[in-house]
Amino acid sequence: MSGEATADDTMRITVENLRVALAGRDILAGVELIAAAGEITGLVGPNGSGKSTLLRTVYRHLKPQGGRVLLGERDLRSMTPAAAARHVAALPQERESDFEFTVREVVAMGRTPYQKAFAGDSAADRAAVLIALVQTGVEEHQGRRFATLSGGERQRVLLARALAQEPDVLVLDEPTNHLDVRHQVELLTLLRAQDRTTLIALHDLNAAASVCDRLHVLHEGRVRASGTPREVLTPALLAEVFGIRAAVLDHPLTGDLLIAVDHRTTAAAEVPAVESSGLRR
Ligand SMILES: Nc1ncnc2c1ncn2[C@@H]1O[C@H](COP(=O)(O)OP(=O)(O)OP(=O)(O)O)[C@@H](O)[C@H]1O
Repeated sequence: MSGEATADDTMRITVENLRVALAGRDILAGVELIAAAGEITGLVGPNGSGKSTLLRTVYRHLKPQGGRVLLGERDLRSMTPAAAARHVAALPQERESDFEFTVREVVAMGRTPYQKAFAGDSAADRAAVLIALVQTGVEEHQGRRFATLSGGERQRVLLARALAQEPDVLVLDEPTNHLDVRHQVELLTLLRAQDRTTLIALHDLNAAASVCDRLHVLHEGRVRASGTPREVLTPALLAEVFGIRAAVLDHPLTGDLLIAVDHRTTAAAEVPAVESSGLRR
């Protein structure tokens, strides 16, 4: 074997013993996971379990107090920002994009890691931007100001920017937020069709079960379970981690795992409820 890295090496993300503290409190502790090359790896977990914190550490917005994030064999923090951005693109939950820019300009920002200062757009840049605009279905909006778009349209533009970056690894924090059901399905279909390593946080467990090759369940800053959706999303785990009652079925159309949540009773509510506060209807 030569010492040269294979494509798979540069497409795999390994999170090693990660510890992140914010405001003096450990938010993540001892987190270990792998996002394998070309697979879709999902993060699920209740509010505040640390999903965004983990993703922000992977795309280098946060510096860990301990542990490492490796791209292949290389610590991502040892790379320059531009070099890291040529490999890893993010769709963050919070959007800091400048609302004064047009859609096309926002998407074109994805090309910055490839451009020399003052060099302007190359033909490759223009092609990548156009492909991303078309893939995400926002081509028709390209002349509009980002600020004038709906929440769902903005979300798709930010995905287009990440795709225009032509990364090996896509890091997506709740990318289906604000999207209507059809656009959710289209986005997940687009992700499946990409030959990229994808690390994605999702609240919708059925979407996660359908699109993810592997899932990691975060609970209170630790990985509580890892495996295929079928291995991980059991009624017992859903009760323990999410506090919900759910039946786990096979989807009649796709054969995917289908989680039928009891929207009337939480798992905790099965034990005797706290005494009435005396409030009357
Ligand atoms: N800048 C910060 N300073 C202090 N605490 C923070 C900061 N950012 C996040 N936290 C805390 O870290 C914990 C994990 O937050 P995080 O956003 O990673 O969770 P999450 O799993 O993505 O949640 P959600 O599902 O609600 O998006 C929460 O308790 C949150 O309040």
